[in-house]
Amino acid sequence: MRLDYLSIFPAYFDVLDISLVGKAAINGLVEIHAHDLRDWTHDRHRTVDDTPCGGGAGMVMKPDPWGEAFDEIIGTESDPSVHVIFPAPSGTPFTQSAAAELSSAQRIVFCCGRYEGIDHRVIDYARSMWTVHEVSLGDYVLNGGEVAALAITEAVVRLVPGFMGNPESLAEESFSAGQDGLLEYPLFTRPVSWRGLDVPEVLMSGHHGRIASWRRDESVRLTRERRPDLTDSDSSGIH
Ligand SMILES: N#Cc1ccccc1Cn1ccc2ccc(-c3cc(N)[nH]n3)cc21
Repeated sequence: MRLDYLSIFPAYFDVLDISLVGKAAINGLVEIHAHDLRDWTHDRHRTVDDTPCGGGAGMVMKPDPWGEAFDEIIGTESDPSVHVIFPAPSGTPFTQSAAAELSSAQRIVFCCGRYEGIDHRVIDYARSMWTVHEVSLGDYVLNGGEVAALAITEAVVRLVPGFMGNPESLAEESFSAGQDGLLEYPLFTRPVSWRGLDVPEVLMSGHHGRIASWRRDESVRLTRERRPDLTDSDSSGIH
């Protein structure tokens, strides 16, 4: 899997060299390439923004540098196997199933906007050439797309076959298909008693049936408390 990042702050992605994603890069599972969008400007000030047509606050990212960067980084041929991701507050909420789908992609290009966003023609052009995803991390506004790109990268790469030492652990996580759309149950380890707080006795009983039942009950309780929106979905084990 090749991952490209287009941003006016490419140093944001240096962190990928020290994280587990960096390990995947060393193992050859992923290739990481960060690019400075200003490298595709031609004026002295390396300008990437301009005032919004129709007026309004803030600045909008000009289309020209994006188009030239696309030509060089992706090419000028249409290829639906290339996934181009535009993080945006107006995007579709990013989910674990979206991460799972992207984990089989061979090429992902993250377009990290700044200011008030990117000229919409850039997204329209990308849609005419590649598979585009406009995604939101959640109902809050970041200053740009870089943090979202890092979060999406981690969610996707950890699902790439061969990345996780113990792939079975993925099946028990919140939001994974194996959890019936339920939140993960509380976890405990040694010591059994810590600052007057004890591990639930059932977990020390060695009775696998009771443990499984306790864990499911806890998942159902937590999901009902914290994510009632998940309890109505068809995938959840509770209705
Ligand atoms: N767009 C926009 C915008 C609109 C108003 C105010 C500030 C911004 C900043 N911004 C510029 C690029 C960009 C990319 C992604 C997010 C983003 C994603 C999630 N889930 N929250 N925020 C924000 C981004």
